[in-house]
Amino acid sequence: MSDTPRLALPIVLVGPMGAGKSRVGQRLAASVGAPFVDTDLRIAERYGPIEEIFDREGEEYFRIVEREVVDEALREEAVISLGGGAVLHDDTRDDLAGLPVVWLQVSASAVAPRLAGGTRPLLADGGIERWSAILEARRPLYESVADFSIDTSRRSVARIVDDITGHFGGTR
Ligand SMILES: Nc1ncnc2c1ncn2[C@@H]1O[C@H](COP(=O)(O)OP(=O)(O)OP(=O)(O)O)[C@@H](O)[C@H]1O
Ligand SMILES: O=C(O)C1=C[C@@H](O)[C@@H](O)[C@H](O)C1
Ligand SMILES: [Mg+2]
Repeated sequence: MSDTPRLALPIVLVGPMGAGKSRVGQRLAASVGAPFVDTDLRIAERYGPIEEIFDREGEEYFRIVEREVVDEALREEAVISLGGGAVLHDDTRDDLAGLPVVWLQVSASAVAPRLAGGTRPLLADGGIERWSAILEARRPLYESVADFSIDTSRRSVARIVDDITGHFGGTR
């Protein structure tokens, strides 16, 4: 018998840009020996860089493509990090109602340095004020899908992974 944490899969990470969904998701998957799916990466592999999709086709088209990829990913036995705006889609929120969902939270002051130098299209014209406005608009959506939330502002990725396995997991 080992003490590898065990999780019911899929398990889904949601939250605003820079909350750590990709970093934490990758580490969580490695820690439980599960595949990792980052829906933003899957979109980029299939359709090209996200900022180019926004530039060429606009946000509405991006959300259609994102929904397709999210629909597919949520059927996989994996740790799944969703894009920050995936919860905008009604069908995605319906799907999440039956799954374990972790909401990674972060304060504006803690996220600001994490976002520096990024290419996130929705922050191209607004920086941290825009990030805060987007979060406030989406807060009720994150709240409605989440089973568990963690403030990542002053918490290491390793601690966050332990929080998640402690809350949802057993050991094997
Ligand atoms: N708990 C943490 N403490 C400090 N830095 C962190 C933490 N989690 C993530 N980071 C850093 O913050 C940045 C953003 O993290 P990450 O890309 O995982 O966010 P995200 O939620 O996936 O964002 P997006 O929605 O834009 O994809 C990265 O540089 C990452 O290394
Ligand atoms: O919050 C958002 O709407 C986004 C977050 C990123 O993960 C990407 O999915 C994209 O940049 C849009
Ligand atoms: Mg990410």
